[in-house]
Amino acid sequence: MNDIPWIEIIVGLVVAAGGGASLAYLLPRARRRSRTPGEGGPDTRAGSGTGTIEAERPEVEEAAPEVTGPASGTLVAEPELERPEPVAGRMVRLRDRLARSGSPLGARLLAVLSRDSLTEDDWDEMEELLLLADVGAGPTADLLGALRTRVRVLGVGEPAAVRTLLREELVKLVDPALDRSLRTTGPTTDDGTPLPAVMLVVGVNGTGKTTTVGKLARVLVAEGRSVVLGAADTFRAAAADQLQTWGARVGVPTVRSDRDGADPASVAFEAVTRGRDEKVDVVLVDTAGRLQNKAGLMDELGKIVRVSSKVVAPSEVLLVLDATTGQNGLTQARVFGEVAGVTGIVLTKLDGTAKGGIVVQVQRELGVPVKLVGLGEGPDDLAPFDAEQFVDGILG
Ligand SMILES: Nc1nc2c(ncn2[C@@H]2O[C@H](COP(=O)(O)OP(=O)(O)OP(=O)(O)O)[C@@H](O)[C@H]2O)c(=O)[nH]1
Repeated sequence: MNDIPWIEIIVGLVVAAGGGASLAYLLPRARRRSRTPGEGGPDTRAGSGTGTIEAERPEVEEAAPEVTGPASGTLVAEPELERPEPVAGRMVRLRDRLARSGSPLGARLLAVLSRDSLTEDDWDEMEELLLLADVGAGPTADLLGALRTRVRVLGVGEPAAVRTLLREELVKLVDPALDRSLRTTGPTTDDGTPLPAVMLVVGVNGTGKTTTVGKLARVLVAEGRSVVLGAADTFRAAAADQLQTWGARVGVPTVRSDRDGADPASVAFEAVTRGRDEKVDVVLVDTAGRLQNKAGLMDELGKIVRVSSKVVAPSEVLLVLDATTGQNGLTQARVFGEVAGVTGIVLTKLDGTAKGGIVVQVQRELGVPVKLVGLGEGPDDLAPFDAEQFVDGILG
């Protein structure tokens, strides 16, 4: 013992004190969170809960989700950020794609309507075409009824005039009067402090949720909004990486867990908390795909909504529907609507199907408007839905 030089003991004490300091950085998350929002640099590790949502928090102590992206403060050279395409005019750019995918409906309807005098067989053929495009029995009957009357009353025969009538009736069916604006402005607290608009993105597996969140982040960045992403899809291992890559391309940070299978409500909570604390405009939360008939998973979704709402109530719950799945989308929309309070539909993969008629059915049966459409896999292939342009697209 006497052989230990005093200088080594002193050095040892100094090193231990240094180690204590770095541990202090890792441990008392609650204390670090009490920092005034906006003070100093952004907190690169979102902390755990504030203690106000104990009943909803996972019983097991969760590791705090990580925050990645440009706000992390690491000394990594920033990749050059992409400049997303402006939102205005996107649907026009993508209309050709819609025309190509929807042409069987538009072109064939027009072909029938251009016949010299329309027989009962012609009307039956049109009914079949509309049903095949998933317009649904009720809306199809309404459209054909109105069209028949107008063709007869007006004595319309020439193709251009018939096309105009068909266009008008289709637009009516898709309902241009619906409010399709995205609520990108959040609520305010009682003292008038603005809170972020929280958008949750939900739906069954593989419909394009993560891609949509990524594309939507670009839309918001293009409009000058600040955004935080929340990777609450903790079920699919690659989903958080996928989301983070989307965000990094446009300089948007991602809150994620470093552990697969972490409680998604916890990640959503942290993302919304970070968005609030850093006063960002919009928090976009991606959730795992889930079948609407799996009660446990739907309960989990309900919990994500409730837990996020403890910080800021969602401004939008967007249901992502794959247009190619047609009628099945209707059942999904009903159940998700009940569990998560869906406020808008994103219809993806419209570039790959002639079944765009589901737009009409979903809106009519659920009273929820289609707000966005996905028309390709490209980063800017997401457009605000516009009834007239949509109809022009399918009429070619
Ligand atoms: N053609 C086309 N493909 C799309 C569109 N939107 C998404 N996709 C593709 O659909 C596939 C699934 O997309 P994801 O975003 O991973 O789907 P997800 O819903 O997050 O999947 P889960 O998390 O497994 O439920 C990917 O290959 C996307 O590129 C679209 O509008 N058009």
